[in-house]
Amino acid sequence: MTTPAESFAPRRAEPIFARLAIIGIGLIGSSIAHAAKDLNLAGRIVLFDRDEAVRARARELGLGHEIAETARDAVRDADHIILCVPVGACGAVAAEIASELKPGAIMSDVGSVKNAVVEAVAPHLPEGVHFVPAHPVAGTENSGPDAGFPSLFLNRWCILTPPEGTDEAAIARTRQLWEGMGAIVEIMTAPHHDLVLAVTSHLPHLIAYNIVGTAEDLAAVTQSEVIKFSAGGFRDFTRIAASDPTMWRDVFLHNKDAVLEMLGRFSEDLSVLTRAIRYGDGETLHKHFTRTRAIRRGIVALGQEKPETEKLRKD
Ligand SMILES: NC(=O)c1ccc[n+]([C@@H]2O[C@H](COP(=O)([O-])OP(=O)(O)OC[C@H]3O[C@@H](n4cnc5c(N)ncnc54)[C@H](O)[C@@H]3O)[C@@H](O)[C@H]2O)c1
Ligand SMILES: O=C(O)C(=O)C[C@]1(C(=O)O)C=C[C@@H](O)C=C1
Repeated sequence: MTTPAESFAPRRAEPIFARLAIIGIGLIGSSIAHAAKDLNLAGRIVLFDRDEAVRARARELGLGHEIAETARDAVRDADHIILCVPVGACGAVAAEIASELKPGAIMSDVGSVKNAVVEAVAPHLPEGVHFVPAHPVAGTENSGPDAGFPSLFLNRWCILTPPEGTDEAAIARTRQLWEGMGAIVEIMTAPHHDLVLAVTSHLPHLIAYNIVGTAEDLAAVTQSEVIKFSAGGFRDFTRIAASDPTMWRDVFLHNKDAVLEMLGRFSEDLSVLTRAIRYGDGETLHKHFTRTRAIRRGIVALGQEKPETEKLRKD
């Protein structure tokens, strides 16, 4: 059981959108469906997923008001459309649904990478359709329609990256939707988003995937003791490394330049620490660890270390 959204956010008397379409019913799509329905953010919520088993499960779970049989049926007459599919699938879905989008509709997405999504989606959008890309910086290592819960976005950032010249009213209504789900909205350009997220989200995932793989490769040497004694730091890495393979393959393929730039810097900094260990330079190590401890404490003081969402989920 998840905590109903009404326990942490007010239910609206009037919905923001008459018809909301969600394409892709995984962790993010189903979380939006839960929150938007509980809080009356949309009069009618229609969902679609290309996987028939996912559509069947979404019906069983009672997600939204309707599960459509095609993406085109789902978006017909929608005021707000959110693509909740892997980043690499956004362009193809946009091409598929474009002819059904009505003038004045707002097209959005939740992709973890923004520039590539803007470039893949924008060319397909008909005149009169507004484009307001979004990225809720909130998630878990789980995927699929059962993984969603309504408080996922509570007190978490949602970054909007509207292309220059985007209709201000469309941006304001998209902001309203995310704020309605409890998120804190920030606006920035897509390239800036990709650079920032490369270091705060994408690189940590790559490191986790790598360290867990290395430990597994060493399993023969350590007689599986890495797994047996994985109570602390390593266990945290295994959670991150359990994240969806398709989603993360697409993130790295579509934010290549920013990730490679950050990986280069990371390797240089790692060389400094490697050198300090090799030459017994305790001062360098101590100074570095003191600085990073202060960073963690700053994040905790700001209340941004996975706050209420985790607690609410366990209810
Ligand atoms: N998981 C996270 O932590 C997180 C957080 C923020 C944003 N995101 C972004 O949200 C998006 C969705 O991630 P998720 O975690 O919900 O993934 P998920 O794997 O839980 O769900 C994705 C769903 O999309 C469906 N799908 C794939 N291609 C499709 C297509 N062409 N048409 C229709 N449906 C299609 C899949 O069948 C699946 O059910 C990704 O772009 C990801 O980058 C994820
Ligand atoms: O908490 C987690 O499991 C996450 O990895 C969530 C996380 C993140 O890196 O913070 C992962 C990818 C998204 O694009 C946004 C959020």
